[in-house]
This record gives sequence, structure tokens and C-alpha cells, in this order.
Amino acid sequence: MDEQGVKVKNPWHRPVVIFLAAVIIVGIIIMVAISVVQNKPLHQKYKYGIVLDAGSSHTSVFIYEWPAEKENNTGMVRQKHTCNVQGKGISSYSANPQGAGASLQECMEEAKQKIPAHRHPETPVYLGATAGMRLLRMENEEASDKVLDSVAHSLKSYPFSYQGARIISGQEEGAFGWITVNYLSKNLRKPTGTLGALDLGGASTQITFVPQQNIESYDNSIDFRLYGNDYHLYTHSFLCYGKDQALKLSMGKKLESTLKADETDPIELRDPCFHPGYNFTRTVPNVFNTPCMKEMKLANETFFHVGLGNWSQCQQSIRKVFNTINCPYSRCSFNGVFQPSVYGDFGAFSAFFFVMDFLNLTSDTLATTKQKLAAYCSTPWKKIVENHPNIKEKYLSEYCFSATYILTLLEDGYKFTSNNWKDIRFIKKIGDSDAGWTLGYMLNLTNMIPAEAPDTPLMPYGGYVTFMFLFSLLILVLLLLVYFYFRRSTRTGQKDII
Ligand SMILES: Nc1ncnc2c1ncn2[C@@H]1O[C@H](COP(=O)(O)OP(=O)(O)O)[C@@H](O)[C@H]1O
Ligand SMILES: [Ca+2]
Repeated sequence: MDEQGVKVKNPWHRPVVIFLAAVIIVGIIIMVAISVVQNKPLHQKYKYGIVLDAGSSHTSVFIYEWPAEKENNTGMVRQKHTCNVQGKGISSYSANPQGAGASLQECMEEAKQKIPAHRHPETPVYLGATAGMRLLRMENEEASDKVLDSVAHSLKSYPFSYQGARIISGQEEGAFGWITVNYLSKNLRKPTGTLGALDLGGASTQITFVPQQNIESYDNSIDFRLYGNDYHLYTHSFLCYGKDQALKLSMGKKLESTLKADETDPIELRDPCFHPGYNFTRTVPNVFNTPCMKEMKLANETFFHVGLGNWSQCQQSIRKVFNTINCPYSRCSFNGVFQPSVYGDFGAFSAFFFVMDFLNLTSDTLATTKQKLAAYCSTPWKKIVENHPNIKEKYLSEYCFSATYILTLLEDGYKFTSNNWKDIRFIKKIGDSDAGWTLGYMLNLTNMIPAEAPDTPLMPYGGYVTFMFLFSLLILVLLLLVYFYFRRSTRTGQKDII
């Protein structure tokens, strides 16, 4: 056959094919480029941070983790692990400061196991102490310094990057709790409203929210710029109004009036906030051993604490610990503290949650909550113990008082009403992470919440998926077109040969 005479048509020489091929190549390049920008880095590296919450009643160790490349995006940090330190809070070690540092050992060893060893040297560790240590510092500054030295010494002995152990202020505690709940519920980069934060501890309680009214007192105002938005927050921390200190305040007042009325021995404190049939012997100094009250000199060292189980009388007695007479501002919560009207939704956590969750009171109206609580408080102590054999007796005996205190604080103190009661959400966690001040504290100290909004991905994830799908479909259609075109040209070529 004379090959010279045969003219085989090469389909690659046709302009249509060249055009289609070019479109396909450009398409593939665009797709690869977009997916690289969108998904970088392809292999996530995690970073870690440790915060110790040295509360008045106990210490918890929180380990956080986040993808290294996305640390400035909201909601990327999650709680990887928590460990509860055995025993009481660090402020209880005032007579034996060494014990405070030693108490952290088990949980810190656990942290070493949970965090990959090659990350240890760059993992920051912070300890923040709250109201228990604020009270100890008021009482005995030398003792509180020794306790802090002891925990600092202990934390420095681990392979992490020690960043400090200090007593945080009430404002910090309130503000970082607010940052935590809003970071976790991803409110910070949306134009929608923020979530107020209500934190009830053993020794202090905090309220923090974005008010609608002007803040009249400088001490209660905090300004933030986060992700390009300005926030003007109201915050207040009431020292001595955590539920354990409030119980002491309330019992102290009752003891005083009992003694005024009757100086007989033995003293019997008839307490409407404890269940009928409850009868424990307590010591007087155990009630007054706090800088929250003036010490009371008593000949009788012990008294009988006798339960009456009467909710409304209990509320009457709790109201006496709130001073609502003096207010130097246009409006106050109590004790002469300025507070604008509560506004928006609130997350109520820590003991607000523990108590209301135990009593199944997290989703009722205010009226039903009161009814149920009245029935609970009047239940005989014997029955309560029978129904809850596995709950610590100290907690169990105090739920009636604690819940009545919570209702009184929220209604008479902060001025929540039956209308906005539903705006309070009793929460423990948001997603995987506990609501509390620790996450906000770490985000702030590691500069993980920038003042200005960081770069956003090229397009939202949904848009990205749709785009990639349609583009792939287009390329498939083009490929098919090229294929059929080739087949036709080859056939015509073959005909030409024949
Ligand atoms: N399961 C529970 N039931 C009732 N109360 C609880 C429970 N767990 C913790 N608490 C209480 O929650 C409070 C936590 O306060 P804490 O953070 O230690 O103090 P503060 O924040 O004032 O320094 C304490 O009063 C503690 O007794
Ligand atoms: Ca706390």
C-alpha cells in the first residue's frame, strides 16, 4: 500500500477538539486549585492547651485541642479531656500549702498521656483560681501566696509550657465565661444576638450580658473587639454569693436570730430550707469561718440543725441575705450594685445546672418550678435518702436550699420574671465543651480570638461542594463529547483509508 497517498485525518488538529481539550485542562487546574485553597492543610495537625480551674470547692483540669492551621476561626477549639482533682479546692490547703501542689499530680500525669509527647513543650498550661482563693487572700494573704507558690512549683515540674498560676478577678471570670459560651455557640461572627452568661460557683456568682441600657458604673463595664465586632458587656461578680457561702450567710443570720430569741442550751436551729426529719449536729465556727461574715462569739460550740421543709419560709429567710434597700444608681440588682434590665437569652451553668438538672427543673415555667420545688422541700429526709442512695449526702441535703437560693437570686436579685424565665437555658456543655470561664481564658491568653475577622474560605462549604459537583459534571460531559468526536473522526479516517 502506498502510505504517501493516504491522508489520515488527525482529530487533534481540529479546532473544536483543541478547544475542548483546553477547557478540560483549565477546568482540572481550577478544580485542583480551589480544593487546595479550600482544604488546606490536607493533613490536620493538632495543638493543645491546658487550663486548671481552681474553684472554691474543687479543681478541674481541662485539655483543649484545635487544628493548628485554623486556630483563629470561631468554634475550632474543643475540649479533649477533663480530669477532676481528688479532694477539695486549693484554698482548703491554707494550713498545708504543699498539699495543694501535690493534689494536682494525678490529673497532670493524665494530661501527659492524653497529649502527644512531641507537643508537650509547646503546650501552654495556665492555672486560674477563683472565689475560694479570693476569700483566702482577704483572710490571710501569706497563706494564699504559699498555696499559689505550691501549685506553680508543681505545674513547672511537667514538660509543658508553664504560663502562670494566679487568682483571676471576678470581672475576668464573668467576661471569660461569656466569651466561652458565645465562642462555642458560634455567635461571635454572626450578626444575631449573643448569649448572656450566668455562673454559680460555691463562693461567688457572675452575671454577664450585652445590655440595652447604658452602663452607669465603670466597674461593671467591659469592652471587647472580636472578629471585627464591638461588644459592650455588663458584668458583675458577687463574692460570698456562691451557693456554699450563701448557705453560710443564711444560716448565720438564722443562728443570730435564734440566739437573740432564746439562749438555752443546746441551740436548735430550725431551718425551713432542709427536709423534715433532717437533724444534724454542727459547730458554730463551721458556719462563721468565712470572711463573708462577722465572726460570732458563742459559748455554745455546737447546735442542732433541724429541717422543717417549708419552701416559702425558706425563700423568706434567703431574701434576708440580699440588701435591696440602698441603690445609688437608676436600678440595682442587690447590695447597691448597678444592673441594667436583663436582656436576651442566657446560658446558666456550673451549680445553676447541677442543682436544676438534679431536680428536673431545667425546662418548666417559673410557676411550675416553684410548685415542684415546694413539694420537693417538704419531702421527708428519710425518703430523699432512700430515693437517692448514690448521691453524696452533703449535696443531697442542700438541693432544697440551693434551688430556692437559685430562684431567689434570679428573680429577686437579677429581676428575671415569669415572662423571661424561658430565656434562661440551664446548660452543662455546648457540643463537647463545658460552659465555664476556662476556655475563654485560654482563647484570650493565646490570642486565638482576633480583633478583626480573619480570612474566610474562598466560598462557604455548601457552595464549594455544589460548585465542585457541577464543574465535575461539566468536565464529564466534555470528555464524553471529545470521546464521541474521536470515534467519529477515526471512522471517517478509516473510510478515507479504504
Ligand atoms: N453534682 C453536683 N451537685 C450539686 N452541686 C455541685 C455538683 N457538682 C459541683 N457542685 C457545686 O458547684 C459549685 C462549684 O463551685 P466552684 O467552681 O468550686 O467555686 P467558685 O466558682 O465559687 O470558685 C460548688 O458549690 C459545688 O459544691
Ligand atoms: Ca467556678
